[in-house]
Amino acid sequence: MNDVPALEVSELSFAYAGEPVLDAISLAIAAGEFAVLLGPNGAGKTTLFSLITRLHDRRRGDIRIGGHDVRRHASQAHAHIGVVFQQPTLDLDLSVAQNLAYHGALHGMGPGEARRRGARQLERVGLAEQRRTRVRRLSGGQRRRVEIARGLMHEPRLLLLDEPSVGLDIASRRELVEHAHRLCAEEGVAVLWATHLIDEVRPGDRVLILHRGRLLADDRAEALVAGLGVADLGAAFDRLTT
Ligand SMILES: Nc1ncnc2c1ncn2[C@@H]1O[C@H](COP(=O)(O)OP(=O)(O)OP(=O)(O)O)[C@@H](O)[C@H]1O
Repeated sequence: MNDVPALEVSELSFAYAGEPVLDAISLAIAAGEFAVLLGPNGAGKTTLFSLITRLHDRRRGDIRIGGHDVRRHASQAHAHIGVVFQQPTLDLDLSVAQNLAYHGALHGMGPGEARRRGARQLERVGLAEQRRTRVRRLSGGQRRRVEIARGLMHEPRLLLLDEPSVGLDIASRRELVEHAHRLCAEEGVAVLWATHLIDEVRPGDRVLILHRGRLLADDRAEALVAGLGVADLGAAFDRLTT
Protein backbone atom coordinates (compact mmCIF):
# COMPACT_ATOMS: atom_id res chain seq x y z
CA MET A 1 0.00 0.00 0.00
CA ASN A 2 1.32 3.39 -1.04
CA ASP A 3 0.88 5.86 1.85
CA VAL A 4 1.64 9.01 -0.12
CA PRO A 5 -1.81 10.55 -0.71
CA ALA A 6 -2.86 10.73 -4.36
CA LEU A 7 -4.10 14.26 -3.56
CA GLU A 8 -3.33 16.48 -0.62
CA VAL A 9 -4.80 19.96 -0.29
CA SER A 10 -3.82 22.13 2.68
CA GLU A 11 -5.44 25.36 3.79
CA LEU A 12 -6.43 26.28 0.25
CA SER A 13 -8.13 29.65 -0.19
CA PHE A 14 -9.07 31.45 -3.37
CA ALA A 15 -10.99 34.57 -4.40
CA TYR A 16 -12.30 35.80 -7.77
CA ALA A 17 -11.59 39.56 -7.92
CA GLY A 18 -11.61 39.88 -4.13
CA GLU A 19 -14.75 37.72 -3.75
CA PRO A 20 -13.83 34.67 -1.58
CA VAL A 21 -14.78 31.36 -3.21
CA LEU A 22 -12.74 28.78 -1.27
CA ASP A 23 -11.95 29.18 2.40
CA ALA A 24 -9.05 27.22 3.94
CA ILE A 25 -9.93 23.85 2.36
CA SER A 26 -7.87 20.86 3.57
CA LEU A 27 -8.36 17.29 2.39
CA ALA A 28 -6.40 14.21 1.41
CA ILE A 29 -7.40 11.37 -0.92
CA ALA A 30 -5.48 8.12 -0.51
CA ALA A 31 -4.22 5.99 -3.38
CA GLY A 32 -7.10 3.93 -4.77
CA GLU A 33 -9.73 5.79 -2.76
CA PHE A 34 -13.11 6.94 -4.11
CA ALA A 35 -14.42 10.21 -2.65
CA VAL A 36 -17.47 12.27 -3.54
CA LEU A 37 -17.20 16.05 -3.45
CA LEU A 38 -20.82 16.97 -2.84
CA GLY A 39 -21.94 20.57 -3.11
CA PRO A 40 -24.77 22.65 -4.54
CA ASN A 41 -24.30 24.91 -7.58
CA GLY A 42 -21.75 27.59 -6.83
CA ALA A 43 -20.20 25.75 -3.86
CA GLY A 44 -16.72 25.98 -5.39
CA LYS A 45 -16.22 22.46 -6.80
CA THR A 46 -15.09 23.54 -10.27
CA THR A 47 -12.88 26.23 -8.77
CA LEU A 48 -11.19 23.62 -6.57
CA PHE A 49 -10.53 21.46 -9.65
CA SER A 50 -9.24 24.50 -11.55
CA LEU A 51 -6.71 25.14 -8.80
CA ILE A 52 -5.61 21.50 -8.68
CA THR A 53 -5.08 21.51 -12.45
CA ARG A 54 -3.60 25.04 -12.31
CA LEU A 55 -6.07 26.64 -14.67
CA HIS A 56 -6.12 29.23 -11.87
CA ASP A 57 -3.11 29.81 -9.73
CA ARG A 58 -3.49 32.94 -7.61
CA ARG A 59 -4.34 31.19 -4.36
CA ARG A 60 -3.17 30.55 -0.81
CA GLY A 61 -2.30 27.09 0.52
CA ASP A 62 -0.64 23.97 -0.85
CA ILE A 63 -1.66 21.29 -3.33
CA ARG A 64 0.28 18.05 -3.81
CA ILE A 65 -0.45 15.28 -6.29
CA GLY A 66 1.27 11.98 -5.53
CA GLY A 67 3.50 13.94 -3.13
CA HIS A 68 4.55 16.48 -5.80
CA ASP A 69 3.82 20.15 -5.18
CA VAL A 70 1.84 21.41 -8.20
CA ARG A 71 3.83 24.64 -8.35
CA ARG A 72 7.35 23.51 -7.58
CA HIS A 73 7.17 20.17 -9.41
CA ALA A 74 4.45 20.92 -11.90
CA SER A 75 5.33 18.35 -14.55
CA GLN A 76 5.70 15.44 -12.09
CA ALA A 77 2.49 16.48 -10.32
CA HIS A 78 0.47 16.72 -13.52
CA ALA A 79 1.82 13.50 -14.94
CA HIS A 80 -0.19 11.84 -12.14
CA ILE A 81 -3.52 13.47 -12.86
CA GLY A 82 -6.39 12.80 -15.26
CA VAL A 83 -9.38 15.11 -15.59
CA VAL A 84 -12.88 14.84 -16.98
CA PHE A 85 -14.18 18.40 -17.18
CA GLN A 86 -17.76 19.47 -16.63
CA GLN A 87 -18.02 20.62 -20.25
CA PRO A 88 -17.39 17.84 -22.78
CA THR A 89 -14.13 18.41 -24.63
CA LEU A 90 -14.17 15.74 -27.35
CA ASP A 91 -13.96 16.74 -31.00
CA LEU A 92 -17.34 15.57 -32.31
CA ASP A 93 -16.17 15.31 -35.91
CA LEU A 94 -13.26 13.00 -35.15
CA SER A 95 -13.52 9.30 -34.43
CA VAL A 96 -13.08 7.95 -30.91
CA ALA A 97 -9.60 6.67 -31.82
CA GLN A 98 -8.58 10.01 -33.35
CA ASN A 99 -9.61 11.85 -30.19
CA LEU A 100 -7.53 9.45 -28.11
CA ALA A 101 -4.55 9.68 -30.50
CA TYR A 102 -4.60 13.45 -30.14
CA HIS A 103 -4.52 13.18 -26.35
CA GLY A 104 -1.67 10.65 -26.55
CA ALA A 105 0.38 13.03 -28.71
CA LEU A 106 -0.20 15.84 -26.20
CA HIS A 107 1.23 13.56 -23.51
CA GLY A 108 4.30 12.73 -25.59
CA MET A 109 3.23 9.22 -26.65
CA GLY A 110 4.23 7.89 -30.06
CA PRO A 111 1.36 6.79 -32.35
CA GLY A 112 1.81 3.06 -31.61
CA GLU A 113 1.90 3.57 -27.86
CA ALA A 114 -1.12 5.90 -27.98
CA ARG A 115 -3.01 3.28 -30.01
CA ARG A 116 -2.18 0.51 -27.53
CA ARG A 117 -3.03 2.54 -24.47
CA GLY A 118 -6.19 3.96 -26.04
CA ALA A 119 -7.36 0.47 -27.06
CA ARG A 120 -6.80 -0.83 -23.54
CA GLN A 121 -8.84 1.96 -21.97
CA LEU A 122 -11.62 1.66 -24.54
CA GLU A 123 -11.81 -2.04 -23.74
CA ARG A 124 -12.19 -1.17 -20.05
CA VAL A 125 -15.09 1.21 -20.68
CA GLY A 126 -16.77 -1.26 -23.04
CA LEU A 127 -16.30 0.81 -26.20
CA ALA A 128 -13.67 -1.18 -28.08
CA GLU A 129 -16.05 -1.70 -31.00
CA GLN A 130 -16.78 2.00 -31.34
CA ARG A 131 -13.18 3.05 -31.86
CA ARG A 132 -13.74 4.07 -35.48
CA THR A 133 -17.10 5.73 -34.78
CA ARG A 134 -17.39 9.48 -35.03
CA VAL A 135 -18.01 10.90 -31.53
CA ARG A 136 -21.05 12.78 -32.83
CA ARG A 137 -22.78 9.42 -33.31
CA LEU A 138 -22.27 8.26 -29.71
CA SER A 139 -24.77 8.68 -26.89
CA GLY A 140 -24.07 11.09 -24.04
CA GLY A 141 -23.09 8.21 -21.73
CA GLN A 142 -20.74 6.74 -24.33
CA ARG A 143 -19.08 10.13 -24.85
CA ARG A 144 -18.48 10.44 -21.11
CA ARG A 145 -16.92 6.97 -21.09
CA VAL A 146 -14.63 8.00 -23.96
CA GLU A 147 -13.55 11.01 -21.89
CA ILE A 148 -12.78 8.75 -18.95
CA ALA A 149 -10.80 6.40 -21.21
CA ARG A 150 -8.90 9.40 -22.56
CA GLY A 151 -8.22 10.75 -19.06
CA LEU A 152 -6.66 7.42 -18.07
CA MET A 153 -4.41 6.86 -21.10
CA HIS A 154 -1.33 8.28 -19.39
CA GLU A 155 -2.08 6.10 -16.33
CA PRO A 156 -2.65 8.85 -13.77
CA ARG A 157 -2.92 7.95 -10.09
CA LEU A 158 -5.66 10.55 -9.54
CA LEU A 159 -8.77 11.11 -11.65
CA LEU A 160 -10.85 14.24 -11.14
CA LEU A 161 -14.41 14.10 -12.48
CA ASP A 162 -16.38 17.34 -12.45
CA GLU A 163 -20.09 16.51 -12.51
CA PRO A 164 -19.45 13.84 -15.14
CA SER A 165 -23.03 12.57 -15.22
CA VAL A 166 -24.73 15.84 -16.17
CA GLY A 167 -27.30 15.20 -18.88
CA LEU A 168 -27.20 11.39 -18.61
CA ASP A 169 -30.16 9.14 -17.93
CA ILE A 170 -30.40 7.19 -14.68
CA ALA A 171 -28.97 3.93 -16.07
CA SER A 172 -25.98 5.69 -17.68
CA ARG A 173 -25.31 7.64 -14.48
CA ARG A 174 -25.37 4.48 -12.41
CA GLU A 175 -23.04 2.72 -14.85
CA LEU A 176 -20.60 5.66 -14.74
CA VAL A 177 -20.55 5.68 -10.93
CA GLU A 178 -19.93 1.95 -10.91
CA HIS A 179 -17.16 2.25 -13.45
CA ALA A 180 -15.40 4.86 -11.31
CA HIS A 181 -15.60 2.56 -8.27
CA ARG A 182 -14.12 -0.28 -10.31
CA LEU A 183 -11.20 1.92 -11.35
CA CYS A 184 -10.37 2.47 -7.70
CA ALA A 185 -10.75 -1.17 -6.68
CA GLU A 186 -9.07 -2.78 -9.67
CA GLU A 187 -6.52 -0.22 -10.85
CA GLY A 188 -5.71 1.64 -7.65
CA VAL A 189 -6.70 4.98 -9.20
CA ALA A 190 -7.88 7.57 -6.67
CA VAL A 191 -11.09 9.28 -7.80
CA LEU A 192 -12.55 12.60 -6.69
CA TRP A 193 -16.09 12.76 -8.08
CA ALA A 194 -17.75 16.19 -7.88
CA THR A 195 -21.53 16.30 -7.98
CA HIS A 196 -24.58 18.08 -6.61
CA LEU A 197 -26.64 14.87 -6.85
CA ILE A 198 -27.00 13.04 -3.55
CA ASP A 199 -28.22 9.86 -5.26
CA GLU A 200 -24.76 9.39 -6.78
CA VAL A 201 -23.37 8.61 -3.32
CA ARG A 202 -23.21 4.86 -2.72
CA PRO A 203 -23.21 3.14 0.69
CA GLY A 204 -19.72 3.26 2.18
CA ASP A 205 -18.57 6.20 0.05
CA ARG A 206 -16.52 8.92 1.61
CA VAL A 207 -18.38 12.21 1.24
CA LEU A 208 -16.87 15.68 1.40
CA ILE A 209 -19.55 18.35 1.66
CA LEU A 210 -18.57 21.70 0.17
CA HIS A 211 -20.84 24.66 0.69
CA ARG A 212 -20.08 28.31 -0.04
CA GLY A 213 -16.40 27.52 -0.30
CA ARG A 214 -16.12 25.72 3.02
CA LEU A 215 -15.68 22.02 3.68
CA LEU A 216 -18.47 21.27 6.16
CA ALA A 217 -18.04 17.51 6.48
CA ASP A 218 -15.67 14.72 5.47
CA ASP A 219 -16.78 11.22 6.45
CA ARG A 220 -18.41 7.99 5.29
CA ALA A 221 -22.01 8.60 4.24
CA GLU A 222 -23.37 6.37 7.05
CA ALA A 223 -21.21 8.04 9.71
CA LEU A 224 -22.41 11.47 8.62
CA VAL A 225 -26.05 10.40 8.88
CA ALA A 226 -25.54 8.68 12.26
CA GLY A 227 -23.48 11.56 13.67
CA LEU A 228 -26.23 14.06 12.91
CA GLY A 229 -29.02 11.69 14.00
CA VAL A 230 -30.96 12.21 10.76
CA ALA A 231 -32.79 9.81 8.46
CA ASP A 232 -30.58 9.88 5.38
CA LEU A 233 -27.84 11.71 3.55
CA GLY A 234 -30.30 14.20 2.05
CA ALA A 235 -31.35 15.23 5.54
CA ALA A 236 -27.72 15.39 6.67
CA PHE A 237 -26.92 17.62 3.71
CA ASP A 238 -29.87 19.93 4.49
CA ARG A 239 -28.89 20.08 8.16
CA LEU A 240 -25.33 21.07 7.32
CA THR A 241 -26.09 23.56 4.57
CA THR A 242 -29.02 25.48 6.01
N1 LIG B 1 -14.57 33.12 -13.64
C1 LIG B 1 -15.26 33.52 -12.56
N2 LIG B 1 -15.26 34.79 -12.18
C2 LIG B 1 -15.93 35.20 -11.07
N3 LIG B 1 -16.63 34.38 -10.27
C3 LIG B 1 -16.66 33.08 -10.59
C4 LIG B 1 -15.97 32.57 -11.75
N4 LIG B 1 -16.17 31.23 -11.81
C5 LIG B 1 -16.95 30.91 -10.75
N5 LIG B 1 -17.25 32.02 -10.03
C6 LIG B 1 -18.03 32.05 -8.77
O1 LIG B 1 -17.36 31.22 -7.84
C7 LIG B 1 -18.30 30.48 -7.06
C8 LIG B 1 -17.98 28.99 -7.16
O2 LIG B 1 -18.21 28.57 -8.50
P1 LIG B 1 -17.85 27.10 -8.99
O3 LIG B 1 -18.12 27.05 -10.47
O4 LIG B 1 -16.51 26.74 -8.52
O5 LIG B 1 -18.94 26.24 -8.21
P2 LIG B 1 -19.43 24.75 -8.47
O6 LIG B 1 -19.58 24.13 -7.12
O7 LIG B 1 -18.55 24.08 -9.45
O8 LIG B 1 -20.86 25.00 -9.10
P3 LIG B 1 -21.67 24.17 -10.24
O9 LIG B 1 -22.23 22.96 -9.55
O10 LIG B 1 -22.75 25.14 -10.62
O11 LIG B 1 -20.72 23.87 -11.34
C9 LIG B 1 -19.68 30.86 -7.58
O12 LIG B 1 -20.18 31.87 -6.73
C10 LIG B 1 -19.40 31.43 -8.94
O13 LIG B 1 -20.35 32.43 -9.28
